[in-house]
Amino acid sequence: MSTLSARFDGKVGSFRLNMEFTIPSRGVTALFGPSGCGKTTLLRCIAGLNHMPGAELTLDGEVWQKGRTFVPTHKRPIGYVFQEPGLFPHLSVRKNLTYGMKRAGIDSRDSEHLNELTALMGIEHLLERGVTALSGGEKQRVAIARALLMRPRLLLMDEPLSALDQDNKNEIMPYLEQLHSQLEIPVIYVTHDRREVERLADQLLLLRKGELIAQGEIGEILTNPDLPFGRSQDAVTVLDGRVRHYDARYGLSTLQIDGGTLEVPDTLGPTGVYKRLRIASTDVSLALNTDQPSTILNRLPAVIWKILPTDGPSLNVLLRIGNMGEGSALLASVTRKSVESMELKPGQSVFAQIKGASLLGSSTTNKPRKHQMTPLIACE
Ligand SMILES: Nc1ncnc2c1ncn2[C@@H]1O[C@H](COP(=O)(O)OP(=O)(O)OP(=O)(O)O)[C@@H](O)[C@H]1O
Repeated sequence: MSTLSARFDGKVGSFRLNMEFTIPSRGVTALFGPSGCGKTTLLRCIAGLNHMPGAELTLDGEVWQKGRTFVPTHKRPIGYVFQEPGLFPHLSVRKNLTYGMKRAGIDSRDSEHLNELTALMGIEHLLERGVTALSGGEKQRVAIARALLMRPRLLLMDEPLSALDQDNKNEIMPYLEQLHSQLEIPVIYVTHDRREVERLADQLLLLRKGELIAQGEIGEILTNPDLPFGRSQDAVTVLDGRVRHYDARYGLSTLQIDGGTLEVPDTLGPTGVYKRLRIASTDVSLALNTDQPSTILNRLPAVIWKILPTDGPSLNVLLRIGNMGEGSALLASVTRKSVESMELKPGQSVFAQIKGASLLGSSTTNKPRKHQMTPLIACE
């Protein structure tokens, strides 16, 4: 299992990068931040395409850069997927795939490996086609398979969806969603699209002006009261839930989340797997009791942790699910008038009424790591 540790403190041209981080041995780590914050520069430094003197980089203890050591790009076991797929237009899909294998000294007759990856990316039926006849999404799936055929120990993806239209993005997304559960290597995924982060990332590195301003599990970062996500009018909570039960009569799956259970409309799927849920803060309302019947299925006990101003007219109430607030964080968008009339305050027990919890995509996610609990202490 390979863990990437990096320390970059220096300049690439006139642009300064200053950050230190470690990313876990598997799962998708998104590099997220506004245009020009240094995402691509960082990725290129990790790949060895940019050489920043003084930087340190190791993969699973193997030094790629430190002091005088600088392992050149072609000797780093990485797969790199760019915005443009960069396939050879005169070759078939199969030849595009095996060409790279041969160059890397990998036996291109290793059909088992080829079959595995073409199945993972859903391109088996395209192997004999010329690449010019493929859709943008299909081309990018070929490019990902080509990168993985090299048996990389680290996969770098630089905005792989940015050149695609919405239809092609929708088509490729389920294949990308498999990456965190199927690959046993770390994936670093550059994007400035929050929806991609919500669907694909396990961890997030948040960049601004060449610096790392936050790092953590996706669920934690999106609800962190000190970061812009949690204070946004269109804030979102992402939860990974374990499927416990499927009720065929109503077409509802019961998912176990940290601190409670949720029922969501879903198709029949295996129990025990983890699925990712997206809950918009505007789909969560608060009640002081559950005396009245409601059409809202999901009414969970929760404790108010903080009440946050937003960039809009409403407030975001940051909750912890569970009678004692022992579960996951959840954001609810509430008007100032309701906060005043219900006298909502930190530490108070409430019920979170979740109107819409949508499953993100079709695939399963990794078992989430238990979030570090922040105690319910003196809140503002
Ligand atoms: N070789 C270089 N020499 C000088 N400046 C550079 C070099 N490469 C990148 N830059 C500058 O560094 C900054 C960071 O660029 P970078 O492409 O890494 O940002 P980004 O976050 O990936 O942006 P985007 O989301 O728009 O792709 C920019 O101001 C860019 O102009």
